[in-house]
Amino acid sequence: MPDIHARKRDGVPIVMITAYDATFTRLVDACDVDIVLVGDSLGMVMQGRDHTLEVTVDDMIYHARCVRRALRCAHMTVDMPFMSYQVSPEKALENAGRLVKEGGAASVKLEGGARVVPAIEALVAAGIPVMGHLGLTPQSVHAFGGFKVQAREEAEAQRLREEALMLQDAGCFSMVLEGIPAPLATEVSASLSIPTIGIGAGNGCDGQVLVMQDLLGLDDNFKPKFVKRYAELADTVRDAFSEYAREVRSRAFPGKEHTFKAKKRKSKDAGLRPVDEPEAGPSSGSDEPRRRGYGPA
Ligand SMILES: Nc1nc(=O)c2c([nH]1)NC[C@@H]1CN(c3ccc(C(=O)N[C@@H](CCC(=O)O)C(=O)O)cc3)CN21
Ligand SMILES: CC(C)C(=O)C(=O)O
Ligand SMILES: [Mg+2]
Repeated sequence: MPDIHARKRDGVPIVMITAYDATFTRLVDACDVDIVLVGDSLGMVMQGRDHTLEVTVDDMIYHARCVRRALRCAHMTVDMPFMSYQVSPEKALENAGRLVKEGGAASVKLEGGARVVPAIEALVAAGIPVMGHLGLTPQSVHAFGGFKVQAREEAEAQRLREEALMLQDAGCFSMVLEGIPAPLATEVSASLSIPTIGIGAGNGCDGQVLVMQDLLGLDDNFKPKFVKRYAELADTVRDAFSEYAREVRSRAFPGKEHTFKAKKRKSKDAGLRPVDEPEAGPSSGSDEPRRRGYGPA
């Protein structure tokens, strides 16, 4: 956490990426990313829901543990899911404690301004670092009437400026600014001593975050304005699956190099088949369907 603070002082933007499993976390962790966020966006990306509201603390712990096991360098922040911190500061502390103890979180993130200040204070008092989250807070999707850019009107922008200061005063070590006009995000970032991490909030934040599947281009149907695709993996993955299916159907896969041999036989019929002949199936490189058979060659 102190290192993350130092980034703002030194003017080095903070890099945050979401992750939900061990395989991708290993890849992220090898790439000098500062923070891995186990986001409640997993409700959409992993669970296929339309929003994040049904994600549970147990879901968050499950994915946090998957990520934790693969993580060596980066700081791991875990989202507090909807209704795990709204009821009371006591409930919030209990649930944040589970994310730390069972999930291995180094810090937790929760959405909202003034109304979550008591919860943030309880967590910070217990030694749990808290990241705030303002603007297009996805857990308020129904209140917003969709995932819509927030604080475009001056009254709302003023409210956000005030709430950013409240979160800082409550002890947040950083905060996400999501889906707000860039000039507002830049201004808020300059007004705070803690770093802001933007998503759809322009280039004036102290860091950026993207959902991993978005930046990898894994979902053709999700292309909001704020996402930049650094790869088009959906195409690559589909090509690989299709090629695999073709090769299975043509018996080109598995080839000789993917196939196990039996141990050398000592019995007198050992000579019936050369020992380097595959035990079963066709050899590689042939597109021709081959006759099945396990008998002597
Ligand atoms: N894959 C993924 N990426 C995310 O960034 C993300 C999730 N899932 N799930 C949780 C929330 C939901 N988020 C979203 C989802 C959609 C828009 C969207 O369609 N935005 C419109 C702006 C609409 C408007 O203000 O008129 C856009 O074009 O950016 C934005 C944020 C961000 N989070
Ligand atoms: C997009 C980030 C900020 C998030 O909260 C999530 O992935 O759940
Ligand atoms: Mg989230």
